[in-house]
Amino acid sequence: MAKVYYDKDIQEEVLRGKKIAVIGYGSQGHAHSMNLRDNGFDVVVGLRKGKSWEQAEQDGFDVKPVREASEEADVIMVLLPDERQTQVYQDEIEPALNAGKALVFAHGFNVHFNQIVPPENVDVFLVAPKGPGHLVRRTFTEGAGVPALIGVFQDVTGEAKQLALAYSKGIGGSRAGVLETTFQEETETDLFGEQAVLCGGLTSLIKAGFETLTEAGYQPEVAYFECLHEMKLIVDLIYEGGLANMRHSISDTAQWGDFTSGPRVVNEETKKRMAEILSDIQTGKFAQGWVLENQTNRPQFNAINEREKKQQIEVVGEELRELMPFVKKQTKQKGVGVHAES
Ligand SMILES: NC(=O)C1=CN([C@@H]2O[C@H](COP(=O)(O)OP(=O)(O)OC[C@H]3O[C@@H](n4cnc5c(N)ncnc54)[C@H](OP(=O)(O)O)[C@@H]3O)[C@@H](O)[C@H]2O)C=CC1
Ligand SMILES: CC[C@](O)(C(C)=O)C(=O)O
Ligand SMILES: [Mg+2]
Ligand SMILES: [Mg+2]
Repeated sequence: MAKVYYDKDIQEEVLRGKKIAVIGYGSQGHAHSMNLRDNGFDVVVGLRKGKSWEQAEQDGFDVKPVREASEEADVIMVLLPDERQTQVYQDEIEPALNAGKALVFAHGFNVHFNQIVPPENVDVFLVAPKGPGHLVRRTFTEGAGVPALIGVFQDVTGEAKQLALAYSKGIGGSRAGVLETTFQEETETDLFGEQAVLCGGLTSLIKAGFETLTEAGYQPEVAYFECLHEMKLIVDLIYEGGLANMRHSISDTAQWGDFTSGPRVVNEETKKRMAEILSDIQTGKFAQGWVLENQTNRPQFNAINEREKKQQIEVVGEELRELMPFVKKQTKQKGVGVHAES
């Protein structure tokens, strides 16, 4: 089994006394800043003037323009949206990269696909939480954590790996487990996971189930409970004890249907499509398309996003969740309030 690092395996002293600039205060940014501060680390938040700036100040942080924060920091964690990183890096971070500093990412996209080429005299590593930023914060406040991957791209100080481990402990990652990887492995597996399984695969599965039921004349509310709401309850059981734990809790009728019908939906054909998706990621085709989409102001992204918000499953879900006060919307849309504490 691969080496998994936990709190007890990590000496965080290597990061103590160093100033950490967290650049960006969105999903990951607010979580890293707050968790590191709660663990006694010295954090400055780097931003442009705007909503996040106001929020970070309201949360009690020392907030500075990206260039200034980067200049005064020893460790610079880049938590801007991937598609914005290259420009901000070139204009404001790179000029502040004195020899011996550490440049850190939570996802390897820009370094792996050569959008950002760091100078040779700085440490470059990643600390990539395997979960959404809001959960990085929420689980931390509950005494738990989200697992993380670390990877060293460049080690000029001889301390890069120790710094990565210390940072991962600072954000609560090593409460759950930290694995060592490379920028290539993190980038390719993360993109594959979010596209084929966690986000793309899951939303497509939920929508296809909901549409199959409503198109056959069943009530949308019933279809919503069946295909979306119950998904979390089922996944919680899998999360807690694997597939067998979920199968232990469901009826034998459901388990028989699981065994016999599941592979009719997700099968060898699906795996072929998954392999194509993985290949597009590995060859850089996906990355090229995403970079181009952003260079042309996201015509497809915006059109699909608007269409998706109007889907019946979203409309009926909003109504039903209003009637379930225990289903709290803890992670608001990006922008103001994005950092609501749970
Ligand atoms: N979201 C997640 O849970 C995960 C993300 N990651 C990685 O973490 C990194 C950050 O992603 P994520 O947290 O989703 O990002 P967000 O989209 O949530 O970050 C937005 C933040 O960046 C700021 N920002 C945007 N443009 C600029 C700019 N030009 N100058 C200064 N600040 C700017 C925004 O400020 P403003 O309010 O001014 O717009 C806001 O604070 C990415 O590399 C991503 O792949 C890794 C694991 C999971
Ligand atoms: C699953 C999506 C993710 O990779 C994540 C939260 O881990 C992301 O890029 O946001
Ligand atoms: Mg991910
Ligand atoms: Mg990702």
